[in-house]
Amino acid sequence: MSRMDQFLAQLPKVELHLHIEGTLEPEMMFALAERNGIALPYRSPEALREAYQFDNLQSFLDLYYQGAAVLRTRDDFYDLAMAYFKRCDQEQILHYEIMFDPQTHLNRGVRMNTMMEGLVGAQQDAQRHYGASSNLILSLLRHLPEEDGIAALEQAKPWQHLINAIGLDSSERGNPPSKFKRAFELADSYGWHRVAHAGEEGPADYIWEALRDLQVRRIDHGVRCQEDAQLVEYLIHHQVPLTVCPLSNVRLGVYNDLRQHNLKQLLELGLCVTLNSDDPAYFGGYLTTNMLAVQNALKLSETQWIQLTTNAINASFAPVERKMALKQRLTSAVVNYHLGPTSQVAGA
Ligand code: HPA
Ligand SMILES: [Zn+2]
Repeated sequence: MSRMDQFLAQLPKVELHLHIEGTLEPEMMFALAERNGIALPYRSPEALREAYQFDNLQSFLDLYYQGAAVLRTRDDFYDLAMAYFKRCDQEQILHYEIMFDPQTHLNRGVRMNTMMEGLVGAQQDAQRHYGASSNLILSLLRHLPEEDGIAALEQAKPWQHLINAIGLDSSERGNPPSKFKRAFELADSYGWHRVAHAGEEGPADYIWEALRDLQVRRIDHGVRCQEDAQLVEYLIHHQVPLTVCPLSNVRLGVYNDLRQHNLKQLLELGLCVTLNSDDPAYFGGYLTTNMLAVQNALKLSETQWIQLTTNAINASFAPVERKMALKQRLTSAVVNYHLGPTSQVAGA
């Protein structure tokens, strides 16, 4: 490991764009399929992993929704989330905001209570065991009608205090943000924040729409913003956070190669860029792996890495005291790293 890689491994981290269904590793998919008596159309976890060759977003989504069908019980959701939280502890990810897609599960007979009990139970245990903080983002599937999304929101009403934000994901092209104006207004009445995927495969116009019609606080992905100079100006001026997911973009063909990715450019233009893993079980790695791959391809400075993490802390929906504590953890970790192992500053 190079010195820079060691620096990245030990750096305190925050993750803001993570689909919990996208952390379902093939081994766990097989274990849950067996536990629930479900047959999978693959011989082994290895055979499944070999099928993860995607041409675009839709070819990924087809496998991703198929895989999520093994999730049935409270314990399935708990075990899924807990495996990711444990991983976060190993990677110094101290705060995470995880999306889940209730419609994927409701539409095959899994109840909202089942999902929520599993996810919230795991969040509470992660806080207790690891001292980590987390938020839940209920994400609507944009390929389905708005009414279906509104029905899911109505089922989530009893849980509204344990959910932090509404999101929007799935097939972007042909499903513009404006389709979900009423659903986002309902989420607003629950007191939730608003985020949406936009400008991943879809055009820069969808980013404008998400800002204007859905009043989002963050844009998930957003890398296609550079197709509109005025939009870039707006994003810089208002410091709208972008949750960028480099390995996801390469795996889904948004960029052919990580060296062509615009993450560093966007950062240097002054946008509030954050780095995230999206669906790590499908795209070749968790947050640290994304960071190491970006470092290898784009060579960021230590200051730029600290900026990315600071951006993520600022862009998070954590309470202000937690944000201050996270910034302190970041500062002490950087200082300690430079002082070396013999003279540690307290709090790191
Ligand atoms: O990157 C994504 N884009 C859209 N929908 C998704 N659902 C999981 N990951 C994604
Ligand atoms: Zn995503």
